[in-house]
Amino acid sequence: MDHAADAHRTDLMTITRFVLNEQSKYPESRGDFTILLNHIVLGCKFVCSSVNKAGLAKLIGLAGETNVQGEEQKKLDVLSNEVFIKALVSSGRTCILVSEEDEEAMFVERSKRGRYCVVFDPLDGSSNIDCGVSIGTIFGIYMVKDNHEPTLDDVLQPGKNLLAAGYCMYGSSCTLVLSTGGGVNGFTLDPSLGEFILTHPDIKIPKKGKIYSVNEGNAKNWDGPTAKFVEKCKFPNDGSSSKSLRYVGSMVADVHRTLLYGGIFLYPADKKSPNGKLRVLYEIFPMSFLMEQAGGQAFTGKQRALDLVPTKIHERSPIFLGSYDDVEEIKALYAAEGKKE
Ligand SMILES: O=P(O)(O)OC[C@H]1O[C@](O)(COP(=O)(O)O)[C@@H](O)[C@@H]1O
Ligand SMILES: [Mg+2]
Ligand SMILES: [Mg+2]
Repeated sequence: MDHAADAHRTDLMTITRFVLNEQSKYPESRGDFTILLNHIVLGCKFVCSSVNKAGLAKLIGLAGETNVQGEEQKKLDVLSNEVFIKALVSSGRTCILVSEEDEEAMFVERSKRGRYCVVFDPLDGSSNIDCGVSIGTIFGIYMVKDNHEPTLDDVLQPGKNLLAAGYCMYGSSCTLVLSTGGGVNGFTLDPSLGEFILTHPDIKIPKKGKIYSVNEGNAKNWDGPTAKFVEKCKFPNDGSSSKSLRYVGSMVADVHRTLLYGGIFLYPADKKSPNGKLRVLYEIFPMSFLMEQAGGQAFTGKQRALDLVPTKIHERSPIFLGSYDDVEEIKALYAAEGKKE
């Protein structure tokens, strides 16, 4: 019997112990990051439980309407935003919060303030809520380095400065994928224990994949390199097999599949939306950070996604992310287009 393998199989690693282990690598750390992460995990558990009950909640009152007890039912994206704001502020470790749901950044009041800035999309894939398809939460964490009064510049930082990033997918299981800069790890919620357990240690994305993921309904408005790339996915001219198309329409689900199975996810620019659709701070940066940490790449059509410096909190950008070789291909097509101009 292989005792080492057996020990590994039976070693139940909870997300709390995992983060504590990570933190112990930094002797100067005071446990602040672990506390912040615990509050994010709490927010994910809360939203997961609300998502699971969403269909049933409709029996007693539609979202946004009044239920039989005369209570207002909150829409899931509004509720998720409130849950995360509460969880993050009550951690006592945050100073600036940027949420997809709020027009302005929120500066935490001085008495509850810490050193971390959290950017987040509390409920991603909201068009999929009503049909029970996987949705999620995306987050990224920056740190205010000096003890200065926090300003918007503390969050308008390139993605490469992120300290940590992750997402939680509310799907057939509840899965939290996290990187603190030393690789990517996935944890699955055991609902009976209420604990996230390490189930996907050290995730590495395959170097090349067999799947492409894009909203092809926008094809008539794509630019040359995107159109050529997708055409090549379907009709390869180098002897390779054609790729399969998979598109959920929830970034979290599409990126999760890409991370585990390989391939490419793209939300490109088009004539109608020259900056694409997805938001830099709380959609593109966290997912690009995870992709690079897993050995993949993330590209905007012009540059490495994590080098972008956002000038406003809800800025958008085109994005191509996934397996290293697949992203190399789209980079080559944009480079060739650049030479023609
Ligand atoms: O419906 P489209 O245009 O394909 O857009 C899908 C994209 O929009 C999003 O739903 C936007 O996220 P929100 O639901 O947080 O607004 C992404 O999750 C997804 O990748
Ligand atoms: Mg989103
Ligand atoms: Mg959202």
